[in-house]
Amino acid sequence: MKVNHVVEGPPEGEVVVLSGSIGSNLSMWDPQVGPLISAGFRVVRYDQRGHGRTAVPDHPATLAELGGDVLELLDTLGVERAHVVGLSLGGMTAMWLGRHAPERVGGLVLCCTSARLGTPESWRQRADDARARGMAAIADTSIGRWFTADWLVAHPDLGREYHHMTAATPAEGYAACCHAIGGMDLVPDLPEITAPTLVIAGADDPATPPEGHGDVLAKSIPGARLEIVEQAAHLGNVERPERFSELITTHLKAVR
Ligand SMILES: O=C(O)CCC(=O)CC(=O)O
Repeated sequence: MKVNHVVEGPPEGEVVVLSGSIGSNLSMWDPQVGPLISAGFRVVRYDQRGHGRTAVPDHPATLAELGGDVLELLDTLGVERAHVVGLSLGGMTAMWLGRHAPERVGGLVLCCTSARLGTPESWRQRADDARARGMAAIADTSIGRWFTADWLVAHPDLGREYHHMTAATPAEGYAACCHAIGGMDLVPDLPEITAPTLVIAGADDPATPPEGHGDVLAKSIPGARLEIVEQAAHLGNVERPERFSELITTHLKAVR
């Protein structure tokens, strides 16, 4: 799979891969690129398969395939080892990499994510909705999980931009990644992850709340630490950009 990506930052910097959520594209990481480059990192961000400018697969995706896309991208770029920062589906991809390709992973930052989310049936239903009702309807619902109501009132233009991001995602690409989440159970893998890991959860995240999601990761991954960010829903890196960037860069500077 040819993965659409952008590389920015000093060529000699340690590489940080940014992996995004379902219904997003690589621009969801705009707030973190400047701070990471200022901290000396080389930033690689990419579109998940079926999202943004990465092609829609002809079959339902698995987490192993999403992780494999990152490994292939690192091979293409000639990068042996990278830090991986992922949010939601991106965090799941990051955990898969930490478990199955530990030699390729430096530090991990797992944002607003989970080791087991919903049921296969609930994700099948979401995929069916995407196909039947269209992506604008999916965006109408997900925007209320991505951001708090107060933030949406204060940032109407950004709210529209992120709504458009999901609405513009191909329904089949979205459905393919619903299958990856529905088929995922990373719980048994967590104790096997050896990368130094920071878990960040949004206090107001209705999709992957700290309780039962971020706290499980932090308890089960050896040595992991949990930070809960106030006034942040699911796309906490956009709603609280300075705090997320500070936590991410501080962790990655400490482990490099
Ligand atoms: O964002 C993800 O990758 C999964 C969680 C989710 O579906 C949140 C949403 O878009 O409503």
